[in-house]
Amino acid sequence: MKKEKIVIALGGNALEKEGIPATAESQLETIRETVRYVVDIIEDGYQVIVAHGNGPQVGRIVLQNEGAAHLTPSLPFDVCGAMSQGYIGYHIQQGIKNEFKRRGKDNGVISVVTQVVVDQNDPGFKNPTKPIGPFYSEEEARKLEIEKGYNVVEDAGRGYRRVVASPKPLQIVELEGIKTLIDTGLTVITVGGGGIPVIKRDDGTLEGVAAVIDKDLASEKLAKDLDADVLFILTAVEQVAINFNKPNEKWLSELTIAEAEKYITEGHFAPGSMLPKVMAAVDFVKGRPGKKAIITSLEGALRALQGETGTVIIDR
Ligand SMILES: Nc1ncnc2c1ncn2[C@@H]1O[C@H](COP(=O)(O)OP(=O)(O)O)[C@@H](O)[C@H]1O
Ligand SMILES: NC(=O)OP(=O)(O)O
Repeated sequence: MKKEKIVIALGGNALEKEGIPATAESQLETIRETVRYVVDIIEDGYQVIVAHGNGPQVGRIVLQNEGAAHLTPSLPFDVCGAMSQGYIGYHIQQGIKNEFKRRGKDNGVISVVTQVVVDQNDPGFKNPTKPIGPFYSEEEARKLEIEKGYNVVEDAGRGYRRVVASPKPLQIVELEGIKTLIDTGLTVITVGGGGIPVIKRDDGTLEGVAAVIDKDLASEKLAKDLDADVLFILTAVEQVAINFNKPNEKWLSELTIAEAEKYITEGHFAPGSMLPKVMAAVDFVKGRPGKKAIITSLEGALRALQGETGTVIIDR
């Protein structure tokens, strides 16, 4: 039987744990745990393609650059995005390789530096929404607004964060190469951090831009382009809820397109967290019977594939 093809979008908690200093070592430690779930899925017979976020990481790389500007020229934002994609991809590919080794296997895994085309007139450039880097107090945030011209917003009661433009992903530049690598049997890590955002000039050449693409939306684009069977969005919660964090909170095992669209209009999904996930899931399955999007936790991943947990979004 043909293996089901799954695009896994790894959320922030798969890369970093809250409350622990955000070092490279702690990221690698967290990823060591994360990849066990990913390898379980591969060993269960699925063909897996891995995508991941980069908000905290790219924000920190930008800060490191700014802090060293008196010693060496700062790198532009798109390069910082590429660096975040590179080092997170490196950690995930090393983690997967080591996990296979631990299980006595030698499966191949590869990260692809991936550019994603966006529209230079995307409204996202005028309305920054993607939180990056660390959390700040209100006082620190106001200072950064004045001194560095950052856009800062309050993030779900957890503090203030810098926000940057988050245009929609339109085209995955390295798609054909990614398909070739998948066909060889490698586990491919791609569109990390939503992909490095680039615009296409009139002559067809590409140019990096200062933005961070939402990784759930980029993963959805990838899943569609690869004709994947499942878009698998792994985050910190086992299911999607309506009335989230309210006394009448209700966890959902299944969401139809009509229900999802109704709940989106009613404001059940927080922008910048659950909303892009549900939107990506809806876009992936809409008008495509047989395709499935699943939103669940890392721990619930394998059980969700067996229909035992998670929120499944289908078009019926
Ligand atoms: N309606 C909802 N149902 C479930 N979780 C929600 C909902 N609205 C907001 N959330 C929050 O969204 C979080 C996932 O978003 P986020 O942390 O941005 O994801 P990521 O895993 O991509 O980093 C969940 O852990 C939960 O705290
Ligand atoms: N690029 C992106 O969506 O990153 P986060 O998931 O870390 O926000």
